[in-house]
Amino acid sequence: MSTLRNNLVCQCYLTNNYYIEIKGQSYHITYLDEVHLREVTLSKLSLNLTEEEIKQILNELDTEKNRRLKVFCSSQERKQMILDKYVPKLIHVYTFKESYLDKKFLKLVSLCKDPTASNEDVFKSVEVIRGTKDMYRIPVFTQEFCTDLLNELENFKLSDMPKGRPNSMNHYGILLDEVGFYENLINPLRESYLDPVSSRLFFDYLKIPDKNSIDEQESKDEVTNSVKHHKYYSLDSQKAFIVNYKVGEDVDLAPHYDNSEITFNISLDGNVTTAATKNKNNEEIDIALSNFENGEVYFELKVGETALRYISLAHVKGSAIVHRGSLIHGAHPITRGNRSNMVIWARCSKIRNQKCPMCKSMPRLKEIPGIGDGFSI
Ligand SMILES: O=C(O)CCC(=O)C(=O)O
Ligand SMILES: [Fe+2]
Repeated sequence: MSTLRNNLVCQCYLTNNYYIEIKGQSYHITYLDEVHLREVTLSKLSLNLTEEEIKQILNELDTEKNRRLKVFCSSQERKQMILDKYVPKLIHVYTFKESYLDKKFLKLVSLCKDPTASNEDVFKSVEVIRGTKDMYRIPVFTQEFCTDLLNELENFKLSDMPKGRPNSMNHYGILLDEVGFYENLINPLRESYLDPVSSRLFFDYLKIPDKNSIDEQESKDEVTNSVKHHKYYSLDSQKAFIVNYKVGEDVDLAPHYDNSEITFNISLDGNVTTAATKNKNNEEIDIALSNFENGEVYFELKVGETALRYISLAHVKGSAIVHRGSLIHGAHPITRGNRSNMVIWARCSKIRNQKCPMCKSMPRLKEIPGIGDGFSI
């Protein structure tokens, strides 16, 4: 039986998916070396760049390459330092409790774990995003938990602790592993709640095919204990982080796909709260209270073979937009305020062992001194 190894990445990590902006346009490119950049990548883009502009691009790519080379060691060092020195303000948010979860979510989880419930029963009880077959909006956290978590994250941000970046497009997020959220919060949430729900909502994608040659014992091991009515590949690890957008800092996110099989993008401060107030005639009116304006997440969906369609979704506090990581998506700019989301890139080692989600090929595995990308051998 293969086991999850915490320290494996695909070698494409060092060469693929470099995010750069050239003349106001964003690109994800492969960076091997200067010659390849000049002769292959830039010549394909036909951008008519000056020598100075090319030097500037090379400089940015080398900085990012160096960050990637060092990132695993530095992440472990930061985690240790935070563990030793950081004083949390709200310690309870680090330990999972069911009371953090929205009652509707708890009901959904029970339904998903119920062997007598059909997949149709499950689909009837969730919001499927209009015009899609497998994108959902699901309430996950209570409003109180979101507020407490944001409060604690703000305390961390204001501290003098070292901070890593979730990825090269994002400068102000927080890596939840480094701050100590995995062991008692994110892991139990994924294992006992997100995994059984995904096994139903992404049934076709995660199910173990009948003709699969895996022997009986191995397939038993891959099924979580919680759902016994059908066999599926479980989500056995994650990369979880906070994204933050603010006018004057990062305001949007360029189109990309995730290094995940299934992504849970949970809003911690979306546009839902209303408050009663009085207008100038002393009449009670409801106003929407929101931390930010605009900033929807958008998705590029294929229609037929070639046509594309875009959908934009507003974030709702406590609710997750749940989607396949391979979908191209991004975030529209916010025009006022501040928005924070918890993003969980849930990973399924059995699926990614066959095809790395970043280079879309058989992974070329490499050991690293730190937390890897959810492969197993
Ligand atoms: O901000 C959002 O809603 C999207 C975040 C996202 O796609 C990501 O971090 O991978
Ligand atoms: Fe994403």
